[in-house]
Amino acid sequence: DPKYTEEEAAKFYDDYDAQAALFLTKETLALWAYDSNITDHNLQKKLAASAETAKYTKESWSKLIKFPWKDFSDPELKRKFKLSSVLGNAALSEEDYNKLQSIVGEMSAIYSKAKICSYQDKSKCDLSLEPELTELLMKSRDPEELRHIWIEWRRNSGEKVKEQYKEYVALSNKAAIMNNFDNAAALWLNNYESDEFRDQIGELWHQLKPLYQQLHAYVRRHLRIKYGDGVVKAKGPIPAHLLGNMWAQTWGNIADFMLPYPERQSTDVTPNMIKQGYTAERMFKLSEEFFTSLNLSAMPEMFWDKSILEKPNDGRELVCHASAWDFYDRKDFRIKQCTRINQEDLYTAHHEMGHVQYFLQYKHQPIVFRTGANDGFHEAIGDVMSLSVSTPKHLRTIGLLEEESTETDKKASYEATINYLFSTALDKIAFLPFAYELDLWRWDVFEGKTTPENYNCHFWKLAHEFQGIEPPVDRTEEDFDIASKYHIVADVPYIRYFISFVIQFQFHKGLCQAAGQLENNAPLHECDIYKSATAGNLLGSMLQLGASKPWPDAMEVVTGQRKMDASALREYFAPLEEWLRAENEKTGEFIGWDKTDKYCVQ
Ligand SMILES: C=C(C[SeH])C(=O)N1CCC[C@H]1C(=O)O
Ligand SMILES: [Zn+2]
Repeated sequence: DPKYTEEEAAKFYDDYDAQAALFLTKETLALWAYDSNITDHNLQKKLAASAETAKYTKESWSKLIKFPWKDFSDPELKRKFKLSSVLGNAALSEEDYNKLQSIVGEMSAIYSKAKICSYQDKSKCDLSLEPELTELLMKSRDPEELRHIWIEWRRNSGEKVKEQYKEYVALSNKAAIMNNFDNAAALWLNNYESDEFRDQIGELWHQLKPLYQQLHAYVRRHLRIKYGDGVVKAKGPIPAHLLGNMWAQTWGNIADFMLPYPERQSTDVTPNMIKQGYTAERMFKLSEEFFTSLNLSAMPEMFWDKSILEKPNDGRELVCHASAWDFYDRKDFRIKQCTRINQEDLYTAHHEMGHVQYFLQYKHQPIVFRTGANDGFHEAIGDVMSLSVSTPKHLRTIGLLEEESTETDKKASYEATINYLFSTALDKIAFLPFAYELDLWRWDVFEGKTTPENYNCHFWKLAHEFQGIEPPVDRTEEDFDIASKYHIVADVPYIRYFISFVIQFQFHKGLCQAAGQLENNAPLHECDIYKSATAGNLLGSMLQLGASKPWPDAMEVVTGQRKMDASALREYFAPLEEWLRAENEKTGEFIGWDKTDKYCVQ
């Protein structure tokens, strides 16, 4: 081949990047059209657009890899070629690629369209996951109703996609091998650019498990008090349907009957949101104002015109799972969320706005760098904002929580703090084993350690080992419970959320320091970076990098650290951890869980 100069390589790459953007815009618009209106017609158009992009990407890739990019001296040009040298699923033949895309599209459609019959009224069979089943799991305290919903949702979602899932695994592995990886697990983990990454995740879980076990023991005690020994065993795993969430992944919705200090004011802002006539748009405007208070970007006008912030009531079927969208034209950015007026959705709105803020901050980058420093970064940004917004002090500032005279009374203030940390731990700590086990299962499946004959029982083995939960009824291999979760059917990796829930506390601590919120030993859990342009500018300088630098360089900008580290999370929850240990000691609670008496029949 002719000896290419780096200048020629740079020119070639810029032309490729500009052309790739046009294909990506077209594909993303077709994907949006399908996800916001699930019809066969829109599926065919999505598949056609994806095929075109894949074809162009593959053609360009075969030219890109001919450049001697490993010898380039310009680090940024070298990184552009390095990241672009991994083709991903587009490496498949057109036929296989189209097959994989249509399997994922159909599994997502089955999931998004699934409906079940009401527990009370067997003739009412139009209950969707959002909002009906989500709200029932949030509010119902009837274990039989919860059990019905738990079983019926799985029968109408996961169980229906088991055949397609096997083919999804085979095609995903075929693509990975064509990218010179051993299997899809290795391709997915390539995003983190570190061979020891899985070990680092395991070490983080090892550090955090004791705190999880303390929380688990306390929650199990109060579930046993509420539902009786017949439903919740003193030393057993917790029945999964009682935890306020369809997948038992966050437990914040059952805080109300187990607060450490019940006589203290609840920090659930849902009643005040409803009383003050909050709308979905106002929730997103509130989040936007938090970002602009940090001297970060407001949403472009087009965002408000084109986003879908409430479930349409025109009878169409759509993917309600919340998502943020970058259309790669540096102008069009959207959120699609079937928002309900409650606290959980207020923080989800902040989560999604964090994605859009990242899009806005790195929009000047070439396509290949318009993504998170690693996938965990993208999931963390919005949650970092919520760590400030959810403080009782901030909620009072924005009028979502009544003033309280705890400032003067030290005891009352301590009790209010423990309640706040407890509610936050029900979302942040309870989530960790769930987020870990989802990709532990998929890595085992991609690596062939778990075969279709024990897909379901392997999942329940992991859920028992890591979450200390059990199904409300015996399971079999006819069931396919893990696929009752969006990310499994939608081909979205999940370890990114485990990473996010650890690093978001590192980012929070770095920004709090920058905002001067940690002077005189002020506790991390009271920090609110609101209106700190210093903190915002620091965060912005990390976000603007996108993926143009390896993620340790990006992390170092905000935290001064180059590794994931659970210390900030432990520091944040330290007062609660101490309280839980003392409380479980006092009540003689058994820490951990013994085997389940629910069978998973192979
Ligand atoms: C809100 C989103 C869209 Se990226 C989401 O999927 N999340 C946010 C936190 C965990 C995970 C989930 O819902 O399972
Ligand atoms: Zn997200």
